[in-house]
Amino acid sequence: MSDEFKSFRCQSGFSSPPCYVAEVAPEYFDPLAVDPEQARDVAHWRKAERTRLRAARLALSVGERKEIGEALAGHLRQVLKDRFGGAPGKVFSAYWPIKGEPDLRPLMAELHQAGISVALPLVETRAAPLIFRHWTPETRMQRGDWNIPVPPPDAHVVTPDIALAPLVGWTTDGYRLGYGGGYFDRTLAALTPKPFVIGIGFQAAQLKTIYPQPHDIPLDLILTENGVQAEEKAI
Ligand SMILES: Nc1nc2c(c(=O)[nH]1)N(C=O)[C@@H](CNc1ccc(C(=O)N[C@@H](CCC(=O)O)C(=O)O)cc1)CN2
Ligand SMILES: Nc1ncnc2c1ncn2[C@@H]1O[C@H](COP(=O)(O)OP(=O)(O)OP(=O)(O)O)[C@@H](O)[C@H]1O
Repeated sequence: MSDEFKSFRCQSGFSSPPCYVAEVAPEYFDPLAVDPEQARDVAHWRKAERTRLRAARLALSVGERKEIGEALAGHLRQVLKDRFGGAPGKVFSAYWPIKGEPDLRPLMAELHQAGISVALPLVETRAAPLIFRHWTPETRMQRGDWNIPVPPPDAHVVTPDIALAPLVGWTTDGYRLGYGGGYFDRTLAALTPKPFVIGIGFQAAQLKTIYPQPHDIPLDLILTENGVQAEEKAI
């Protein structure tokens, strides 16, 4: 670890619990509450890590990625069974895979068949919380923001009970590194009640820390191809 980050960790007292200020009052989110120099260093470090981790997962073969996707689907099926009784009638938000993310679309179809209401996230307004629209295997997808396929505008807007968050990187204390738009954090800060959020990532994308910032909200559970890697103590 660089000296820069050692001193950052000392100054910010990382043994203290994560700060939930953005979750409590998103309208009072104040980026200036963080030392701007430290915030800039962290943003810089995160950018480099995103580049490294995205390149690493794109280097996996199609076969390896398929195997990992199937293992993740198995773990997720088990989590839904153990913690939500299979989740019938629940709204479950998944994601449409992009940029080498694990492909859980076969599981989405299976959950739909099992009576779970499947939804997908979309960026309707830049720098605002995500919205979620209902998806079925018959949904004709359109290109949304960032070219991500999304359900059309006539698909119902729903509020997820359980939401998947694809991970670029992750830590065993449940923190997520995403693509850098801050969308999931904004969404979780705005949603009440907060859905049960399950991070989905590659084992190899584990990080020691993401240098949590006031806006970072830890996830409830993190799954990789090796199974559960992090879970909220309170569950
Ligand atoms: N498959 C999938 N769908 C998803 C997500 C995801 O992570 N995976 N999202 C999860 O949130 C939302 C989209 N997230 C986005 C995150 C960043 C940017 C974006 O514009 N990125 C800029 C950099 C932004 C910055 O650094 O300030 C870019 O890369 O050019 C767009 C969408 C909703 N749908
Ligand atoms: N609750 C919030 N309110 C306002 N801005 C926020 C909030 N959460 C995050 N942001 C902004 O988003 C920026 C990017 O956040 P971060 O580095 O955590 O992205 P990420 O979680 O990797 O991205 P994504 O969730 O889109 O995949 C932050 O620098 C911050 O300015």
